[in-house]
Amino acid sequence: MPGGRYVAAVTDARFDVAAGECLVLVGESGCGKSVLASALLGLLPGNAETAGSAVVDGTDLLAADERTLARTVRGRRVGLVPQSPAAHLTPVRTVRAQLVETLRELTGTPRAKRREAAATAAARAAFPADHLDRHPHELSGGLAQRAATALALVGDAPLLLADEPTTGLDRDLVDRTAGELRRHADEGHALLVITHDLAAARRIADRVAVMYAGRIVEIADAGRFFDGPGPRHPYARGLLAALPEREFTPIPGLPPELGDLPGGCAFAPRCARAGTACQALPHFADGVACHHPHDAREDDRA
Ligand SMILES: Nc1ncnc2c1ncn2[C@@H]1O[C@H](COP(=O)(O)OP(=O)(O)OP(=O)(O)O)[C@@H](O)[C@H]1O
Ligand code: NI
Repeated sequence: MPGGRYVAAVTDARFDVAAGECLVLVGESGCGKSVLASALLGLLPGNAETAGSAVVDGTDLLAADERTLARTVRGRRVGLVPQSPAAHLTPVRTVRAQLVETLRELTGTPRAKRREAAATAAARAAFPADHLDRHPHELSGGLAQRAATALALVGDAPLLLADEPTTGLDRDLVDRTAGELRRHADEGHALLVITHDLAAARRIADRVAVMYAGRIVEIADAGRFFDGPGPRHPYARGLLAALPEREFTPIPGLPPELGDLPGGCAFAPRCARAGTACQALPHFADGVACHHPHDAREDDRA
């Protein structure tokens, strides 16, 4: 950070995603979701530090050098639908040209078949065929999003990271994109989806990971999270209770600055259940990092 400030944007993130499974990562803006995705692809700025390991198909993404990442990881082992697609598209080339180029780089599609394959890839992401010859600046945000999704699907990578893949889309397209991502998982790919949209999360998730202030505070089975007894972490319960179709009650207060975290549980200042135990950092155990999680069987919704 400028001025030598140090921010721990993501700490102790531990999770796995199996082939054929969709893990959805949720949490308020600024909690570290995109930093986590960028770290997996070696896309953090040069002054960022990472520690630990992230293994896909036997390659540790955090230990890999730039050459390995560029040649064997990005697009091939890990596909990315970036949060700001416009910034990741090449401005001077049409969507079709970028799809054809990516097909050439990542697949064995023979030259004569690439045009057709580009159209197929576009259709999978609901990108309209009559816009294929446009340049990125001629696309709306939603279309740029779909172009980026089409590009991310081309390499058929075993792990797909989708960072806010439905932002800027109207409800119809949200449903369509969610359906396509779910199908991608059902075909045997591992899928990590980052989203604010809990309704979309409910449609596609097998499991839900909840992030708060740079830490994963709960990982739960999606059925239990959305429809069963509900999440166990008070923050996760608060996220659900804030939904218009539920209590529509926002969580009081604001998330902390990551550069200025309180000691102990970072959620304690906003938590109705907080007590003296919360002055110590809760360890992640049995799917939750909280000193007084809701019981899985308890049905009070406080
Ligand atoms: N390039 C950067 N330089 C310095 N700090 C950064 C940088 N990128 C992110 N951060 C810090 O990391 C934190 C997490 O950012 P991140 O983009 O991962 O949040 P997010 O959870 O993806 O939010 P959103 O939902 O708004 O996309 C930010 O609050 C900021 O403090
Ligand atoms: Ni983000």
